[in-house]
Amino acid sequence: MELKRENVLIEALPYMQEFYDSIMVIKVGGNAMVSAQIMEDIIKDIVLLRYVGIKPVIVHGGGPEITEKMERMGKKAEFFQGLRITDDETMEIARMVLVGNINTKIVSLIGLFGGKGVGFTGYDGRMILGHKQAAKHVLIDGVETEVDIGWVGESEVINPEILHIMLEKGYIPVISPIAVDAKGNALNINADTVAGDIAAALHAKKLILMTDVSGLLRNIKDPGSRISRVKLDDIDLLIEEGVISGGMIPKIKGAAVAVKSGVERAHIINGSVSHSMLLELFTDGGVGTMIY
Ligand SMILES: Nc1ncnc2c1ncn2[C@@H]1O[C@H](COP(=O)(O)OP(=O)(O)O)[C@@H](O)[C@H]1O
Ligand SMILES: CC(=O)N[C@@H](CCC(=O)OP(=O)(O)O)C(=O)O
Repeated sequence: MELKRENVLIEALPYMQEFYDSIMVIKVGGNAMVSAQIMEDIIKDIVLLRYVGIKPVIVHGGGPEITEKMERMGKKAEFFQGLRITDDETMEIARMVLVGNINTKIVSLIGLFGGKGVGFTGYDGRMILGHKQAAKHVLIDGVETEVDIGWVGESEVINPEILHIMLEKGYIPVISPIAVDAKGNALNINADTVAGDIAAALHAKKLILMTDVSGLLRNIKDPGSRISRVKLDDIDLLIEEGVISGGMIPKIKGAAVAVKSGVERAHIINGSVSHSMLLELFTDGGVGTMIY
Protein backbone atom coordinates (compact mmCIF):
# COMPACT_ATOMS: atom_id res chain seq x y z
CA MET A 1 0.00 0.00 0.00
CA GLU A 2 1.36 3.39 -0.95
CA LEU A 3 1.81 5.81 1.95
CA LYS A 4 0.18 9.21 1.67
CA ARG A 5 2.69 12.02 1.20
CA GLU A 6 2.01 13.52 4.62
CA ASN A 7 2.57 10.09 6.24
CA VAL A 8 5.95 9.77 4.54
CA LEU A 9 6.95 13.11 6.01
CA ILE A 10 5.67 12.37 9.50
CA GLU A 11 7.38 8.94 9.51
CA ALA A 12 10.65 10.85 9.15
CA LEU A 13 10.13 12.93 12.33
CA PRO A 14 11.61 10.51 14.94
CA TYR A 15 14.64 9.93 12.69
CA MET A 16 15.19 13.66 12.22
CA GLN A 17 14.99 14.13 15.98
CA GLU A 18 17.44 11.29 16.61
CA PHE A 19 19.94 12.46 14.02
CA TYR A 20 19.74 16.20 14.73
CA ASP A 21 23.22 17.71 15.20
CA SER A 22 25.00 14.39 14.62
CA ILE A 23 27.89 13.79 12.24
CA MET A 24 27.43 11.34 9.37
CA VAL A 25 30.26 10.29 7.10
CA ILE A 26 29.07 9.46 3.59
CA LYS A 27 31.34 7.69 1.16
CA VAL A 28 30.38 8.14 -2.46
CA GLY A 29 32.07 5.48 -4.58
CA GLY A 30 33.10 5.93 -8.17
CA ASN A 31 30.65 3.20 -9.09
CA ALA A 32 27.77 5.04 -7.42
CA MET A 33 28.47 8.13 -9.55
CA VAL A 34 27.49 6.35 -12.75
CA SER A 35 25.69 9.30 -14.28
CA ALA A 36 25.47 13.06 -13.86
CA GLN A 37 21.84 12.65 -12.77
CA ILE A 38 22.70 10.14 -10.02
CA MET A 39 25.54 12.33 -8.80
CA GLU A 40 23.19 15.33 -8.62
CA ASP A 41 20.58 13.30 -6.72
CA ILE A 42 23.17 12.12 -4.19
CA ILE A 43 24.44 15.64 -3.59
CA LYS A 44 20.88 17.02 -3.27
CA ASP A 45 20.17 14.39 -0.58
CA ILE A 46 23.32 15.42 1.27
CA VAL A 47 22.38 19.12 1.16
CA LEU A 48 18.93 18.14 2.47
CA LEU A 49 20.59 16.34 5.41
CA ARG A 50 22.46 19.56 6.25
CA TYR A 51 19.20 21.51 6.21
CA VAL A 52 17.53 19.13 8.68
CA GLY A 53 20.40 19.67 11.12
CA ILE A 54 22.66 16.69 10.30
CA LYS A 55 26.37 17.35 9.75
CA PRO A 56 27.43 15.38 6.66
CA VAL A 57 31.06 14.75 5.74
CA ILE A 58 31.69 13.36 2.25
CA VAL A 59 34.58 11.05 1.35
CA HIS A 60 34.62 10.33 -2.37
CA GLY A 61 36.18 7.65 -4.54
CA GLY A 62 36.72 7.64 -8.26
CA GLY A 63 38.42 4.35 -9.08
CA PRO A 64 36.65 3.84 -12.44
CA GLU A 65 37.53 7.41 -13.54
CA ILE A 66 41.21 6.91 -12.60
CA THR A 67 41.29 3.69 -14.62
CA GLU A 68 39.64 5.41 -17.60
CA LYS A 69 42.14 8.29 -17.52
CA MET A 70 45.08 5.85 -17.23
CA GLU A 71 43.85 3.90 -20.23
CA ARG A 72 43.43 7.08 -22.27
CA MET A 73 47.05 7.87 -21.45
CA GLY A 74 48.10 4.41 -22.63
CA LYS A 75 48.66 2.95 -19.15
CA LYS A 76 47.27 -0.33 -17.90
CA ALA A 77 45.56 -0.24 -14.50
CA GLU A 78 46.67 -3.05 -12.21
CA PHE A 79 45.38 -4.04 -8.80
CA PHE A 80 46.66 -6.12 -5.93
CA GLN A 81 43.86 -7.40 -3.66
CA GLY A 82 41.62 -4.51 -4.70
CA LEU A 83 44.35 -1.85 -4.28
CA ARG A 84 45.61 0.05 -7.31
CA ILE A 85 49.32 -0.47 -7.95
CA THR A 86 50.41 3.16 -7.90
CA ASP A 87 53.70 4.20 -9.57
CA ASP A 88 54.77 7.87 -9.80
CA GLU A 89 52.75 8.55 -12.93
CA THR A 90 49.64 6.76 -11.59
CA MET A 91 49.83 8.86 -8.42
CA GLU A 92 49.86 11.99 -10.56
CA ILE A 93 46.85 10.79 -12.54
CA ALA A 94 44.99 9.80 -9.34
CA ARG A 95 45.54 13.29 -7.89
CA MET A 96 44.42 14.92 -11.10
CA VAL A 97 41.22 12.89 -11.26
CA LEU A 98 40.34 12.82 -7.54
CA VAL A 99 41.29 16.35 -6.50
CA GLY A 100 41.18 18.25 -9.77
CA ASN A 101 38.06 16.71 -11.17
CA ILE A 102 35.80 14.78 -8.78
CA ASN A 103 36.34 16.81 -5.60
CA THR A 104 35.74 20.15 -7.34
CA LYS A 105 32.69 18.75 -9.13
CA ILE A 106 31.11 17.65 -5.82
CA VAL A 107 31.92 20.98 -4.13
CA SER A 108 30.43 22.86 -7.06
CA LEU A 109 27.21 20.77 -7.01
CA ILE A 110 26.80 21.36 -3.26
CA GLY A 111 26.95 25.10 -3.97
CA LEU A 112 24.50 24.78 -6.84
CA PHE A 113 21.94 23.13 -4.55
CA GLY A 114 22.28 25.75 -1.82
CA GLY A 115 24.88 24.21 0.51
CA LYS A 116 28.43 25.27 1.38
CA GLY A 117 30.94 22.65 0.26
CA VAL A 118 34.66 22.81 0.95
CA GLY A 119 37.24 20.45 -0.55
CA PHE A 120 40.09 18.70 1.30
CA THR A 121 42.83 16.15 0.80
CA GLY A 122 44.81 14.56 3.63
CA TYR A 123 47.36 17.39 3.16
CA ASP A 124 44.96 20.06 4.40
CA GLY A 125 45.31 20.70 8.12
CA ARG A 126 47.57 17.60 8.12
CA MET A 127 44.31 15.67 8.24
CA ILE A 128 45.44 12.23 7.07
CA LEU A 129 49.01 11.26 7.95
CA GLY A 130 50.19 7.88 6.78
CA HIS A 131 52.95 5.71 5.41
CA LYS A 132 53.52 3.65 2.29
CA GLN A 133 52.34 0.06 2.63
CA ALA A 134 55.09 -2.55 2.91
CA ALA A 135 55.84 -4.74 -0.11
CA LYS A 136 53.57 -7.80 -0.38
CA HIS A 137 54.80 -11.37 -0.51
CA VAL A 138 53.00 -13.61 -2.96
CA LEU A 139 53.57 -17.04 -4.47
CA ILE A 140 54.16 -16.86 -8.22
CA ASP A 141 54.63 -20.33 -9.77
CA GLY A 142 55.41 -21.63 -6.30
CA VAL A 143 58.16 -19.06 -5.73
CA GLU A 144 57.75 -16.44 -3.01
CA THR A 145 57.99 -13.09 -4.77
CA GLU A 146 57.99 -9.54 -3.42
CA VAL A 147 55.46 -7.15 -4.98
CA ASP A 148 55.85 -3.40 -4.40
CA ILE A 149 52.42 -1.81 -4.85
CA GLY A 150 53.92 1.69 -5.01
CA TRP A 151 52.43 4.79 -3.43
CA VAL A 152 49.58 2.97 -1.72
CA GLY A 153 49.26 4.15 1.84
CA GLU A 154 47.67 3.36 5.11
CA SER A 155 46.73 6.05 7.57
CA GLU A 156 48.45 6.38 10.93
CA VAL A 157 46.91 9.53 12.37
CA ILE A 158 43.71 11.38 11.50
CA ASN A 159 43.56 15.00 12.66
CA PRO A 160 39.86 15.87 12.48
CA GLU A 161 40.20 19.41 13.90
CA ILE A 162 39.70 21.21 10.59
CA LEU A 163 36.57 19.13 9.95
CA HIS A 164 35.05 20.09 13.31
CA ILE A 165 35.74 23.78 12.59
CA MET A 166 34.08 23.53 9.19
CA LEU A 167 31.08 21.56 10.50
CA GLU A 168 30.44 24.09 13.24
CA LYS A 169 30.29 26.83 10.59
CA GLY A 170 27.79 24.90 8.47
CA TYR A 171 30.17 23.72 5.72
CA ILE A 172 30.01 20.28 4.14
CA PRO A 173 33.58 18.92 3.94
CA VAL A 174 34.45 16.87 0.84
CA ILE A 175 37.54 14.69 1.25
CA SER A 176 39.70 13.08 -1.46
CA PRO A 177 41.34 9.79 -0.36
CA ILE A 178 44.91 11.08 -0.48
CA ALA A 179 47.20 11.02 2.54
CA VAL A 180 50.62 12.53 3.17
CA ASP A 181 53.70 10.75 4.53
CA ALA A 182 56.38 12.14 6.84
CA LYS A 183 58.41 13.37 3.84
CA GLY A 184 55.46 15.11 2.19
CA ASN A 185 54.82 12.42 -0.43
CA ALA A 186 51.24 11.84 -1.55
CA LEU A 187 49.75 8.42 -0.81
CA ASN A 188 46.83 6.77 -2.56
CA ILE A 189 44.42 5.16 -0.09
CA ASN A 190 41.25 3.26 -0.84
CA ALA A 191 38.34 5.63 -0.26
CA ASP A 192 36.36 3.12 1.85
CA THR A 193 39.33 2.79 4.20
CA VAL A 194 39.61 6.58 4.50
CA ALA A 195 35.86 6.88 5.15
CA GLY A 196 36.06 4.29 7.96
CA ASP A 197 39.05 6.06 9.54
CA ILE A 198 37.43 9.51 9.29
CA ALA A 199 34.13 8.25 10.76
CA ALA A 200 36.07 6.71 13.66
CA ALA A 201 38.10 9.89 14.30
CA LEU A 202 34.99 12.08 14.21
CA HIS A 203 32.98 9.68 16.45
CA ALA A 204 30.32 9.89 13.76
CA LYS A 205 26.79 8.66 14.40
CA LYS A 206 26.75 6.74 11.12
CA LEU A 207 28.95 5.76 8.23
CA ILE A 208 27.14 5.35 4.92
CA LEU A 209 28.97 3.64 2.08
CA MET A 210 27.28 4.19 -1.28
CA THR A 211 28.13 1.78 -4.05
CA ASP A 212 26.58 0.12 -7.12
CA VAL A 213 25.03 -2.97 -5.49
CA SER A 214 22.05 -3.15 -3.13
CA GLY A 215 24.30 -4.11 -0.20
CA LEU A 216 26.28 -7.15 0.84
CA LEU A 217 25.05 -10.08 -1.25
CA ARG A 218 25.34 -13.72 -0.18
CA ASN A 219 25.65 -14.60 -3.86
CA ILE A 220 27.16 -11.79 -5.90
CA LYS A 221 25.24 -12.95 -8.99
CA ASP A 222 21.87 -12.82 -7.22
CA PRO A 223 20.68 -9.28 -6.40
CA GLY A 224 17.90 -10.86 -4.30
CA SER A 225 20.42 -12.41 -1.87
CA ARG A 226 21.05 -9.22 0.13
CA ILE A 227 22.11 -9.73 3.74
CA SER A 228 20.27 -6.98 5.63
CA ARG A 229 22.32 -7.07 8.87
CA VAL A 230 25.87 -8.20 9.58
CA LYS A 231 27.42 -8.51 13.02
CA LEU A 232 31.05 -7.44 13.39
CA ASP A 233 31.98 -10.96 14.56
CA ASP A 234 30.75 -12.55 11.33
CA ILE A 235 32.82 -10.46 8.91
CA ASP A 236 36.07 -12.46 8.98
CA LEU A 237 34.24 -15.70 8.23
CA LEU A 238 32.37 -14.13 5.30
CA ILE A 239 35.73 -13.03 3.84
CA GLU A 240 37.32 -16.46 4.47
CA GLU A 241 34.37 -18.21 2.80
CA GLY A 242 34.83 -15.96 -0.25
CA VAL A 243 31.33 -14.43 0.11
CA ILE A 244 32.98 -11.00 0.33
CA SER A 245 35.61 -10.31 -2.34
CA GLY A 246 37.23 -7.56 -4.44
CA GLY A 247 36.07 -3.99 -3.78
CA MET A 248 33.66 -5.21 -1.06
CA ILE A 249 36.60 -6.18 1.21
CA PRO A 250 37.89 -2.63 1.94
CA LYS A 251 34.27 -1.51 2.21
CA ILE A 252 33.31 -4.01 4.90
CA LYS A 253 36.66 -3.53 6.66
CA GLY A 254 36.20 0.27 6.65
CA ALA A 255 32.73 -0.25 8.13
CA ALA A 256 34.17 -2.59 10.79
CA VAL A 257 36.88 -0.08 11.82
CA ALA A 258 34.23 2.60 12.28
CA VAL A 259 31.78 0.43 14.24
CA LYS A 260 34.56 -0.99 16.47
CA SER A 261 35.56 2.55 17.37
CA GLY A 262 32.04 3.50 18.46
CA VAL A 263 30.22 4.62 15.31
CA GLU A 264 26.72 3.28 16.01
CA ARG A 265 26.05 1.75 12.63
CA ALA A 266 27.53 1.53 9.16
CA HIS A 267 25.35 0.99 6.10
CA ILE A 268 26.24 -0.21 2.62
CA ILE A 269 23.60 1.02 0.18
CA ASN A 270 23.06 1.33 -3.54
CA GLY A 271 23.92 4.91 -4.49
CA SER A 272 22.89 4.36 -8.08
CA VAL A 273 19.24 4.11 -6.97
CA SER A 274 17.99 7.68 -6.62
CA HIS A 275 17.44 8.89 -3.04
CA SER A 276 18.32 5.52 -1.46
CA MET A 277 20.08 7.42 1.36
CA LEU A 278 16.87 9.25 2.33
CA LEU A 279 14.99 5.93 2.43
CA GLU A 280 17.72 4.41 4.60
CA LEU A 281 17.82 7.29 7.06
CA PHE A 282 14.23 8.48 7.28
CA THR A 283 11.94 5.49 6.75
CA ASP A 284 11.10 2.47 8.92
CA GLY A 285 12.10 -0.14 6.34
CA GLY A 286 15.83 0.43 5.76
CA VAL A 287 17.55 -0.52 2.52
CA GLY A 288 21.02 -2.01 2.06
CA THR A 289 23.19 -3.82 4.61
CA MET A 290 23.68 -2.62 8.15
CA ILE A 291 26.90 -3.44 10.02
CA TYR A 292 26.49 -3.33 13.78
N1 LIG B 1 29.41 -10.26 -1.32
C1 LIG B 1 29.37 -9.21 -2.13
N2 LIG B 1 28.26 -8.46 -2.20
C2 LIG B 1 28.18 -7.39 -3.01
N3 LIG B 1 29.20 -6.97 -3.82
C3 LIG B 1 30.35 -7.67 -3.77
C4 LIG B 1 30.49 -8.81 -2.93
N4 LIG B 1 31.74 -9.29 -3.09
C5 LIG B 1 32.34 -8.51 -4.00
N5 LIG B 1 31.52 -7.52 -4.42
C6 LIG B 1 31.88 -6.51 -5.44
O1 LIG B 1 32.15 -5.27 -4.80
C7 LIG B 1 31.76 -4.22 -5.69
C8 LIG B 1 31.68 -2.90 -4.95
O2 LIG B 1 32.99 -2.43 -4.66
P1 LIG B 1 33.71 -1.32 -5.60
O3 LIG B 1 33.66 -1.80 -7.04
O4 LIG B 1 35.03 -1.04 -5.02
O5 LIG B 1 32.69 -0.13 -5.49
P2 LIG B 1 32.89 1.44 -5.19
O6 LIG B 1 33.58 2.04 -6.39
O7 LIG B 1 31.49 1.91 -5.03
O8 LIG B 1 33.70 1.56 -3.93
C9 LIG B 1 30.47 -4.74 -6.27
O9 LIG B 1 30.13 -4.12 -7.49
C10 LIG B 1 30.76 -6.23 -6.45
O10 LIG B 1 31.29 -6.46 -7.73
C1 LIG C 1 44.79 2.37 -3.25
C2 LIG C 1 43.56 2.50 -4.08
O1 LIG C 1 43.13 1.51 -4.67
N1 LIG C 1 42.98 3.70 -4.14
C3 LIG C 1 41.80 3.97 -4.93
C4 LIG C 1 41.28 5.36 -4.56
C5 LIG C 1 39.95 5.70 -5.19
C6 LIG C 1 38.84 4.79 -4.69
O2 LIG C 1 38.90 4.10 -3.69
O3 LIG C 1 37.70 4.84 -5.48
P1 LIG C 1 36.40 3.92 -5.38
O4 LIG C 1 35.81 4.13 -4.04
O5 LIG C 1 35.55 4.46 -6.48
O6 LIG C 1 36.80 2.49 -5.60
C7 LIG C 1 42.09 3.90 -6.45
O7 LIG C 1 43.19 4.31 -6.86
O8 LIG C 1 41.20 3.48 -7.19
